Amino acid sequence: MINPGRPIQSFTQVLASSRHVSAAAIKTTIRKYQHPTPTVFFMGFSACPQALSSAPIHHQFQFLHSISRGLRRTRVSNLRAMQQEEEPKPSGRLRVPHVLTVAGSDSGAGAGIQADMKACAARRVYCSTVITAVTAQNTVGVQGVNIVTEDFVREQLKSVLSDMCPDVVKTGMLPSPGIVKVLCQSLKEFQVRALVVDPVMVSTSGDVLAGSSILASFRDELLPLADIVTPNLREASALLGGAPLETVADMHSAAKSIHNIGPRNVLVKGGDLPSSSDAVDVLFDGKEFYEFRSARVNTSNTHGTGCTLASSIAAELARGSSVLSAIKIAKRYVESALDYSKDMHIGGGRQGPFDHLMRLKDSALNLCARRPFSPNDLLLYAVTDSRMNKKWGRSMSDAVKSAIEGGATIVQLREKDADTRDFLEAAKTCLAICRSHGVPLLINDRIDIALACDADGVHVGQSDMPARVARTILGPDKIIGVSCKTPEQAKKAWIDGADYIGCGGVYPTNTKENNLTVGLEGLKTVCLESKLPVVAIGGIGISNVRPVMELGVSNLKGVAVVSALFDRESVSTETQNLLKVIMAST
Ligand SMILES: Nc1ncnc2c1ncn2[C@@H]1O[C@H](COP(=O)(O)OP(=O)(O)OP(=O)(O)O)[C@@H](O)[C@H]1O
Ligand SMILES: Cc1ncc(CO)c(N)n1
Ligand SMILES: [Mg+2]
Repeated sequence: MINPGRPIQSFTQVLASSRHVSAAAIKTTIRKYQHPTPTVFFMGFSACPQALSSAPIHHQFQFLHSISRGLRRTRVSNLRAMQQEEEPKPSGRLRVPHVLTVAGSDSGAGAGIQADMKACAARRVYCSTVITAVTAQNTVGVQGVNIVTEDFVREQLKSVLSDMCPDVVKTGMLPSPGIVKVLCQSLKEFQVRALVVDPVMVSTSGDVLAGSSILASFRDELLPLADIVTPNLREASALLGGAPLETVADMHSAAKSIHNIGPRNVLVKGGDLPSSSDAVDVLFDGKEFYEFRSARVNTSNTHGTGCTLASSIAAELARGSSVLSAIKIAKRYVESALDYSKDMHIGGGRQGPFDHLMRLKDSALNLCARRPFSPNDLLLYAVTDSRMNKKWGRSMSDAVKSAIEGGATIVQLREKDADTRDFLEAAKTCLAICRSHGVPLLINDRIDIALACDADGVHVGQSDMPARVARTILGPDKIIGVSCKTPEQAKKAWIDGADYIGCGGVYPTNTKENNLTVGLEGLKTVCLESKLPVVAIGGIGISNVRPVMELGVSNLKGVAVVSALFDRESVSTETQNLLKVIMAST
């Protein structure tokens, strides 16, 4: 009857049928139940299943509790099988991968807890934290260390482990043998799928984060529990009694010797190997050696690479990767974050932090904050067209420049048949022009181009990327417009987080084939229902703009125009003239 390899659900059902208690009631009790379970119950009931149904109900709960922990005991090698066998999830709720980091705080936020959280966020894994020490630290060095008491480390561990069920625990700075002991006790009480140990001892600035008294605890208590340990050269040397490591061959033999201490895998990191032009790390898994090589990034912004590598390995393990592919992905991630951040400047010391999320330079390059979107920007909305530019022999950027000179208040690049590389280059040029005039630039449909040139936003049609997805990808500050012909589509655009809608075709047009004309009536209906500002589009020009602007609905903010500006000899003159009529009718 009892098979600890089966999901808890089955046990709940067994118990429910034998005790006439509802499965839901048992599950609720189990969830609330937080006391450590004496192993004796687990052992006793496993050995003698019959005892289960006759045992007092609170012992049965303890038993179930211990089994649910037992299920999580399985280590990395069983990770995949475990994931397939997981408990059925309550409908609509997703269990996300979760790493618990047990480490020190770095006030400069390049290493320690802060690096772990950023790395996990970048790798899309939830990260909880148990803080072992608070350091006063910057790019110059470590100015102070305040160690958290053993009792309070234990309390943090219990809070997280008893409730939030992290998949993987990653350790960083463990400043005292007492804290290592507390951690090992907690890990025995609350089992997790994998343990990643970064045996932090000395910061790159040379400051001691855990003294040599820690070595015995690492060797005797923590490393034997580890699925992978990730010493740098100095730490590997310290673990082995001080022999210097100077070559890749030395790293191989160190990995093998550390493996004898008890961890399942040893990754000796060679970030600080002076003789190597590559960044080489060496793994020994008890049988084979593996070398992970990448080009060495020429930068001094490497503070926290070790913490980041270890927490990204933990993140990949939590997502179900094997150890080998976890290391491969983690190393590639560190390399690309270093490369992205190589010319960043934070702090005056020797070793700066890097940007885990690879987004900071976007803000640095746009030093003057961009003005937020205003519905009034929609007044005269110029939409480019590659065929018209070709016909008149204009480049995209010349067309945009002339429209802005004529008074266009917002620009959209709608390039249906440009090559991606040419389009990106042209978009960058157009963006520089728009920025210098304070005019927002949007890209039609191509989210990738908008991201690559950091445009102000995108405009999407009903068969393009859904606005909700575009919003997730582009973030809260970009402008998103959606083409809508009906009140239902307008409502959906609002729910999806768009900023405005484009409604049309108002008049028949040749720019868009097979485009349904909604007419002025259709436009008015959509405007009255829309919670978003509206720009009218489709066949609008100097001769027919007045009835649109005089429709009398307050959220109709302007007109979007293609041919009336760009299928003309002088784009700037046409824009100027159209703007005059628009102004006269508002
Ligand atoms: N300049 C670099 N270019 C590319 N990869 C690097 C560079 N420096 C370090 N790495 C990689 O970063 C990871 C961390 O290695 P490193 O030896 O620097 O750890 P560490 O000394 O523990 O780091 P820290 O103490 O600064 O947090 C390894 O995968 C290493 O190969
Ligand atoms: C808190 C903390 N942990 C780890 C390191 C190692 O980089 C550091 N410098 N600071
Ligand atoms: Mg380190």
